[in-house]
Amino acid sequence: MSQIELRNICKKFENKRILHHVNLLVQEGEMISLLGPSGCGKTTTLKIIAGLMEPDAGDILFNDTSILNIPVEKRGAIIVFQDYLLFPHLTVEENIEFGLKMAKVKKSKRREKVREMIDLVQLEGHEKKYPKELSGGQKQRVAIARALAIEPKVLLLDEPFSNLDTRLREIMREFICDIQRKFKITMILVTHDKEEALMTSSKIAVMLDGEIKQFGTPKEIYERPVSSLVADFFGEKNYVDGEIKEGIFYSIMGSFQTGLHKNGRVRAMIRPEEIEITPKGNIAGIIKNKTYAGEKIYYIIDCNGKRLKCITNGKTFYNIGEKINVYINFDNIVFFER
Ligand SMILES: Nc1ncnc2c1ncn2[C@@H]1O[C@H](COP(=O)(O)OP(=O)(O)OP(=O)(O)O)[C@@H](O)[C@H]1O
Repeated sequence: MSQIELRNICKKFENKRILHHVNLLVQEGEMISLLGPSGCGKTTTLKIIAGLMEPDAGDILFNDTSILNIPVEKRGAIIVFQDYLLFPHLTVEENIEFGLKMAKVKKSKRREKVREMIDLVQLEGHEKKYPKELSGGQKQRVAIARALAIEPKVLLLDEPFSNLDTRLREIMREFICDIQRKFKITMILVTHDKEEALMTSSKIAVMLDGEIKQFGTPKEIYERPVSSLVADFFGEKNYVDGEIKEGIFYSIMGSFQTGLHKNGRVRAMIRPEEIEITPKGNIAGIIKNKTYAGEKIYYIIDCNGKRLKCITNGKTFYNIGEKINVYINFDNIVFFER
């Protein structure tokens, strides 16, 4: 297993900047997510780590040793792609055996390893089938078995769950986390699904527009995003501009004690679920819109001219036009400097 370090990786395609000074440190045996919207450079980063693409600048180190000049087959980093890329003319066991054959592993050893992998990914009885005879989840397990068979130092998963339905996604997500824990393999999971990243990884690197904007634990990223760009990636937010003077936040909605000791112009980030409709609220408002979604209700509330999105559990109903009070605990609110 390897620690992976990316140092100032840059990449351009046709003069368009794709990766811009990407720095990342993944500890040995850790599973992290590279999270970002489509086209932000995630797959390019994986390909550069695996050696399928050259960076224009920067370095990649496995256990403190540069691997830039090490050819793909010797790096020990394997990518499992979104569409699995199984060989259609090979059976399940031949697909799994493929890398071992390439590495000239002896036949008896290959057989043993294939058996072990089939057991691991629970594909007993499917050994002689061809990829077209398998379900999406089974194909994915073959792809993972094929990758693990050659005992890579680093496993790179590119949107591994995106072709699976919701139920299978959950099963495969757990399966991959189990494998990661069992083999303590260093893994990078590329995803654009924030929940997937929050649920599976010890750390998340949020990539936007070819740059890593924040790298931290799921809790840090969710609760303390470094910018509104990162915060927006984790769902809808309310932003309220104002100023903090001696701990008090002054805004269009009123003035509120914050417990902060800085002064200056700020932008408060208020999550819809942090707004509570209650008679004991500290801000008066009027319900402007309401969307019923079963166990949740989404409201738009006007508070002194500022419209706030609010999510409640579906237990209490308010009508459009109704005057209410909302409570926001400004001690727990994230403030960005402006
Ligand atoms: N070989 C290439 N030649 C030219 N442009 C490329 C090449 N590979 C990728 N790109 C461009 O680089 C950008 C980043 O692509 P990349 O596949 O890394 O994004 P991504 O974050 O993985 O996106 P997705 O989630 O949609 O797979 C895109 O604009 C893409 O069109």
